[in-house]
Formats: sequence, C-alpha cells, structure tokens
Amino acid sequence: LACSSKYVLSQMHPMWQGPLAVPGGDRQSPIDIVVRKSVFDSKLKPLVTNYDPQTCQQIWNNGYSFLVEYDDTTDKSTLKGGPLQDQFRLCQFHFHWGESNAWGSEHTVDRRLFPAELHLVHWNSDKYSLFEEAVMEDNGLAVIGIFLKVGKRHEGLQKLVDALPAIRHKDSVVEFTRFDPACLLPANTDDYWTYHGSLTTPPLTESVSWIVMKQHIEVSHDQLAVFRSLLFTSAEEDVQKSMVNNFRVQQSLCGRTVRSSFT
Ligand SMILES: Cc1ccc(O)c(S)c1
Ligand SMILES: [Zn+2]
Repeated sequence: LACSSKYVLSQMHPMWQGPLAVPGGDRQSPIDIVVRKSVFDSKLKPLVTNYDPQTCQQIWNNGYSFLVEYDDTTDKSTLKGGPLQDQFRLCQFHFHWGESNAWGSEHTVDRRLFPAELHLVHWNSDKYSLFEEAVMEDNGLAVIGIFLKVGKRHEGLQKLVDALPAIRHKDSVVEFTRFDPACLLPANTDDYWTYHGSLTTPPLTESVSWIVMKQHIEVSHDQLAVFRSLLFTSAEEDVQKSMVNNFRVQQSLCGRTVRSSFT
C-alpha cells in the first residue's frame, strides 16, 4: 500500500529518476478531492489575506516551474484565518500546467482535471523565522491552490505573462515588482477544501496545510500558451525541452479527511 511505503513512486517527470525517500509518506499531495466524502466544518473561518504588492521582487525559471518571489523578511504580505491558527507569510507563488488544456492541475475535484493550478506558498512566521525552517515542520506551510480554466483573458495575469519570454530558460531571473497576488484570487475565497499534505515537488516534505479553492479563475488560451513556451532546460543545453506537464501524480489519501468550509 502506497501509504506505508517509505518511498513514493518516482514521478512521470523525467527529472526525478528513481524512488524519492519521503519520511513516512502517509500525507502526500496532490490528491483527488471526493466532494461527497469531504466533511463540512463550521469552525472553518474565512481566509484573511493581506498582500503588499511592494514586497514583490523577482520572477524566475527554476527548471520546473516559474516562481514569483516576495520579500518575506517582514510581515507585510500575510495569510491567516481559514483553517490556520497562526499567521503565515507569503514567500512565492507558481503554477503547474499541462501540454494541453485537457490536463495540468495537481489536485482534482471528483477526478476532474483543470488545465493548470496556481499555488500561493506561505510559511508560519509565528513559529519559525525562515521558510527553510518551516518547510520541515508539520505546521510549517500553508499553500492556497487555485484552479485555472481556459476562458476570458485575465487582465491581472497579463503583466506576469509579458515577463515570461525573458525567463524562457532554466535559472533565468528578472526583476518583477509591484504585482498584487490578490488579483489572482477568485471572487469567492470563503468556499474551500482543506487537508494536511505535502509539497508536490522535492523535498516533498509533509508540512503543508492545503487550502484548495472551490471557485476557479479564468485565463485565456493564449495566456496559457505562453506558460508552455517556457523551457525546462538551460540556454547551454543542446536539446531544449518545453516546460509542460510539471505536475505530480495523485497520491493516496491514506485515511485523511478533507474538510470543507461550505455545505
Ligand atoms: C514550496 C513549494 C515549492 C514548489 C511547489 O510545487 C510547491 S507545491 C511548494
Ligand atoms: Zn506547487
């Protein structure tokens, strides 16, 4: 049973060869959210986000996705409320997507796949002093997951899309400032599912309180096509590989309960 194994299957993605050792391995992400099995919890509060666009610093291609990074040396961009007891600092956001619009998200809802998924990564600044510390602790991180659907153009996303050609290759970075991540949140942030899981990329540590939004956001086909124009490979490599399908395979629930903030 995958829940008791000390290893998780190495992922479809070529970059991860061989089994990855994960401590315990019984609260891995992503998962399929089975709506009728989720449990309504009336104690779950609305999310409270307080993002300061001035803390936005840079955008870079890390060879797996592209990350928009925020200055997390102060409590200027924070997340609290929802299922969380503490205050968390925004450190970065990134996306996972497919080579086609038929798949690309990491979480699914009743097995439904979306073309992409946005992750806003925060760490517990009430208990820890650095992301690197928090990422190893079981209440260290809070990641907001938001599904993307193909439809009308997302005006707020365009500034980010326009910056992507400058970071086509792995390890490229450009300055990226005054971007308010609140523009990427869906209109309704009160309705979400939440469960305890892990990062979906190495080190796959089981330190994440996942908050998956019920309501998706819409981006245009052309905007998503620019994501797919990014490359996994650095400028020096002979063979260039399109940055697509940078999602992890779904993991066993292992008896976990997914709670919902709505009925
Ligand atoms: C910290 C972090 C890095 C990469 C990821 O895909 C996720 S989900 C979290
Ligand atoms: Zn992610």
